[in-house]
Amino acid sequence: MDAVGPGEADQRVPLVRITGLTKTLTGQETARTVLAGVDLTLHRGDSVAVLGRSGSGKSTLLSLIGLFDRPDGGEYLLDGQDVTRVPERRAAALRSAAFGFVFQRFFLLKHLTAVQNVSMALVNGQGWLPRRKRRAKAMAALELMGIAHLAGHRPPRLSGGEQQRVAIARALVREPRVLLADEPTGALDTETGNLVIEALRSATDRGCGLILVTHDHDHAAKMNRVTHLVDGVLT
Ligand SMILES: Nc1ncnc2c1ncn2[C@@H]1O[C@H](COP(=O)(O)OP(=O)(O)OP(=O)(O)O)[C@@H](O)[C@H]1O
Repeated sequence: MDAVGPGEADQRVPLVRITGLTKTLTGQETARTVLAGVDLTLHRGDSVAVLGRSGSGKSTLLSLIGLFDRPDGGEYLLDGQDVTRVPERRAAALRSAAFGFVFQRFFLLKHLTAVQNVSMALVNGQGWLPRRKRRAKAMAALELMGIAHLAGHRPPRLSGGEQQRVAIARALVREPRVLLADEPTGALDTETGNLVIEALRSATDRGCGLILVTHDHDHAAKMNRVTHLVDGVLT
């Protein structure tokens, strides 16, 4: 297999290296070139904020980085591997092995406890893990998010910020190389949002790369780098 596990990774190779990425969206009345030559490099432990007005293409960019879609042009290297035109089967495997996703909505299963929601992410992963091991990993991820004491609570009993931290723990439990967060604080008040940003940032201490799409300039400023998506280009 050509998959590169975190242990074998060459530390000097960027996690993400994108050059001249272009994407024109069709399907609506008029086709729209949303990305017109995006360059972005993300290293291990690095964090980048992407700011941009509504409709500027931030989500489109994340969907290309997360391999939900492919670009029309340019080049995308993931951990040194060319994934620009990767077939869907391989893309699906990489999505679950290499990426963690966090969205504005938490998408937690409300009849499961916090720790069960996080453990679920390990059920369909590569390699089978016994239940006890899954639970231990899930507890460690909740601990990292500072909410291990809420492990037995179901989402309806948790605040928005706590639910989002469960969702981040769920994204982290598979030890992704890159965490992609699309407006993760969009549904939260400022103070709770700050806690969530801090939790996301702490994930980079362990070598994970983080790309944060946000409208909040204060949250963006907490990342190592702040970029702006304007006229299809990242500056
Ligand atoms: N199928 C399509 N055909 C043509 N244009 C599209 C299509 N899908 C989306 N678009 C347009 O592409 C642009 C980029 O959308 P995208 O969701 O990536 O922006 P965004 O920066 O994430 O916006 P927001 O901050 O509001 O979430 C938008 O103007 C959208 O209307």
